[in-house]
Amino acid sequence: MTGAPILTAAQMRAAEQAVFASGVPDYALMERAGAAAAAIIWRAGGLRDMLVLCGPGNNGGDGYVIARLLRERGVAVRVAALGESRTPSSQRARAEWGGPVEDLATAAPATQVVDALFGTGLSRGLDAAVAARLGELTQAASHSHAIDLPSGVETDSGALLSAVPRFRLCVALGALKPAHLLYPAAGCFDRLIYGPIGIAAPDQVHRLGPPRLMAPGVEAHKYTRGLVAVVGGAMAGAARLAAQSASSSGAGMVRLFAMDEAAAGPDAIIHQQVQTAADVAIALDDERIAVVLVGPGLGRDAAARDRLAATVTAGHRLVLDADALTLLAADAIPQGSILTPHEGEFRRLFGDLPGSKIDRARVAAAQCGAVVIYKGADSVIAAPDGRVAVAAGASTWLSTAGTGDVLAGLVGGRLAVTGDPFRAASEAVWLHGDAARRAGAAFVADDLPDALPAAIAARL
Ligand SMILES: NC(=O)C1=CN([C@@H]2O[C@H](COP(=O)(O)OP(=O)(O)OC[C@H]3O[C@@H](n4cnc5c(N)ncnc54)[C@H](O)[C@@H]3O)[C@@H](O)[C@H]2O)[C@@H](O)CC1
Ligand SMILES: [K+]
Repeated sequence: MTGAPILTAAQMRAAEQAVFASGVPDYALMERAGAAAAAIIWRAGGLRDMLVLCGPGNNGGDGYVIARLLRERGVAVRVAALGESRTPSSQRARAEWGGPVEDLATAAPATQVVDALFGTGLSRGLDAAVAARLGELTQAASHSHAIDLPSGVETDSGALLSAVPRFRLCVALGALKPAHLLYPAAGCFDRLIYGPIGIAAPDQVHRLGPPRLMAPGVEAHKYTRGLVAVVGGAMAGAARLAAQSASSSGAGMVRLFAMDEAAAGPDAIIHQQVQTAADVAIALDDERIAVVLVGPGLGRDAAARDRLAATVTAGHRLVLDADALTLLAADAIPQGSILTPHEGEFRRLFGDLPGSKIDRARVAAAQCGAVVIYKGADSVIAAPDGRVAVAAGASTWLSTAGTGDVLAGLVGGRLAVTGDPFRAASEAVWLHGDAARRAGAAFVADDLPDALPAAIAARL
């Protein structure tokens, strides 16, 4: 489940310092980085003629190493620089290149362009003329490669500090950075390839990787596999969708406590009509219940508030979604819950927290003692103990009504199966993304539960 580690610019510098402290000379690390990137670019672009754009820092240094190594492979390489090289390693890399260095302002385009202007050291947006040149030369190339990061993106937040063109490929050196996964920066390249350079990286924050799931054991029965209760409300469809998703998530049983009469749907879901808060309390007075999901279709009126209060009071493990996130205050969230807020719900619950989406999710999780799935094209899953998983590249077709209800049901189901909120949240986000990929294009939320068994089977 743990994917590649994600390091901030400061953590990256610390990891590099640790390598230097172990006896590796500065320039040797730059050679490693340049060699890793050159090998990746070679596979992508082969012998096509190339222009390498080199900035003043170590990102530019990587560029000179790449230029030299690909020239050795027979590529017709030209180099254009933005000023002098300012670090000892990049000065040495430029000297080892030894070939002509053109001016970035006047260099002619090539079939391949390598952006080695700025990486993790970017401190402000590119000057307008430089950003425009980068844009022109990138658009003119059929093969465009960004070294470490596209120049102009802020490493830790994924914000664009100046106009950034779209690259075919981004080579992440040593570790992923937040900007590789967080939007808008994550939208500045088609493909991301990780180039290891032999640094030791902490993996408290990592890219969401494929989970390892388990088939039920021989002694399993419906209650040991987890009973999920879904408390519905005024909008019947949302809770039904969540219940349907929970029932295809691997859980043993799903009970839907809804205000409407039983509607057509999978007969495996036990449907019980529940009207008042007192009815909810009675329905949830069942110690076989592993997890209660509340929020999808709950409503926001006084009756909904009462149903929610009765649900919280019942004392089961909670998954809180949608209207529950609008009705509850952050300090009323029971510890050990899982929350699934989108941007608006997150801001309402936690206010305008500073930092990146990763930082905000982490602070929120620590504040309320719950696992937070901060949804979006770049969903961030944060645990109260500081662990974070960032899910990259979800299908954009997920931006349709009801997919949040499906995710909530899936989170409830996985929590009932595993009993571990961070693990359950991570598994659910992965399976949701994979179900969407399997559903293809222009699907509706109702299609996703049908795709879940195959997504689960692929991870056993
Ligand atoms: N330390 C090393 O030897 C290694 C460094 N690596 C590379 O080095 C990069 C980081 O290098 P640096 O820390 O030198 O940083 P950068 O090369 O990203 O840029 C820093 C330089 O650019 C200047 N600068 C920042 N923003 C600017 C702007 N908008 N306009 C004009 N100048 C600006 C800074 O004052 C500084 O001189 C990584 O992204 C990676 O590509 C990695 O290859 C690993 C090895
Ligand atoms: K770059």
